[in-house]
Amino acid sequence: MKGPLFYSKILLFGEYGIIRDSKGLSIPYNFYNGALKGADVLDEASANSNQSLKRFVSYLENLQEEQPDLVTFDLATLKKDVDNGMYFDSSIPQGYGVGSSGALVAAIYDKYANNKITVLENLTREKLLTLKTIFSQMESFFHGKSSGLDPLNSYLSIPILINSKDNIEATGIPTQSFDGKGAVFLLDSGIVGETAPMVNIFMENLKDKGFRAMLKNQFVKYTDACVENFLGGDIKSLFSNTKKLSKVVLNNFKPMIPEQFHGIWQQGIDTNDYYLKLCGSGGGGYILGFTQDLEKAKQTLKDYKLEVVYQF
Ligand SMILES: Nc1ncnc2c1ncn2[C@@H]1O[C@H](COP(=O)(O)OP(=O)(O)OP(=O)(O)O)[C@@H](O)[C@H]1O
Ligand SMILES: C[C@@](O)(CCO)CC(=O)[O-]
Repeated sequence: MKGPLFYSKILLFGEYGIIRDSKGLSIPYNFYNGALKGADVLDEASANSNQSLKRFVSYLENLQEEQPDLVTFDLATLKKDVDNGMYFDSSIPQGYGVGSSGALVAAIYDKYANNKITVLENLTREKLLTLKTIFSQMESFFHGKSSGLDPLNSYLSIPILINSKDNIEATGIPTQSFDGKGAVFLLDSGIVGETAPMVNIFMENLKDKGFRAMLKNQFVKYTDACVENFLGGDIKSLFSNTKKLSKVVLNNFKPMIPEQFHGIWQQGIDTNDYYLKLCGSGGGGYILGFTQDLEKAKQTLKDYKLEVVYQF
């Protein structure tokens, strides 16, 4: 047996801000994917995945007992499949900010949830919020508090615009221009990050009045502007605001940027060859880059692995 594919995602803008009601924009990233698969004999990676699924099943059992009105699953079949060696066969790197646990949650919901909301029906704002709430509860198993956005993105396979916490919508993004020079790229930090400790640092920082003011007057302001510029196709303003965002992040989110990247982060701002920002919670995994001249950025960053995810 092999189930349908579920894709990774990229939160282009909105990391941390969406916890404080900024806008956010999340797009599917089809380069990586995963699917539930059955096997009689498991190699080490699939055996690990199978063990992880076993623990997840116990969690879902609890969840369903505690919140039967939220979601229920065909637990008998799910348990039988996991006992028979089912695992999540996935190329999505873990702890890289591209939603490996989100894709897994989406795949389990798709296959085992009772009365599920399907992608084929008319997805009203209400249904989207219900799905997000279910996914948030399911994904919390993997990294503490989850907004549910990653699984939602993976499940629907369409860009999602977050206007505020309770106001999300499916959206379209401007079509890519493959002969353009501008690009959004991922830069591999080579370090595995962890979401929960980074979010804890952020929550701790929020106790500081100065940090809250910076967040509101700069970080959220530039994040919101970037989302609007990106969706509106205003590339000139987009780069201007991404530069401001890049600076604010370097000055105020240092723990989320691995130390050895502080130098090239600043270099991008100084040369205007590219601007770096966090990809998800940071602390390792991928770093997101924006450039108006991909060849130039590649040249300056020749010691690093870049993956292009969108072209202007
Ligand atoms: N193929 C898989 N099989 C089983 N469990 C998996 C698989 N892929 C991911 N997971 C689970 O998801 C966890 C990683 O989720 P985590 O939320 O920490 O990172 P992420 O989803 O890759 O990144 P982010 O949430 O920042 O986008 C793993 O520790 C594991 O429990
Ligand atoms: C850091 C964060 O804002 C995004 C992580 O992808 C956490 C969240 O909103 O779930």
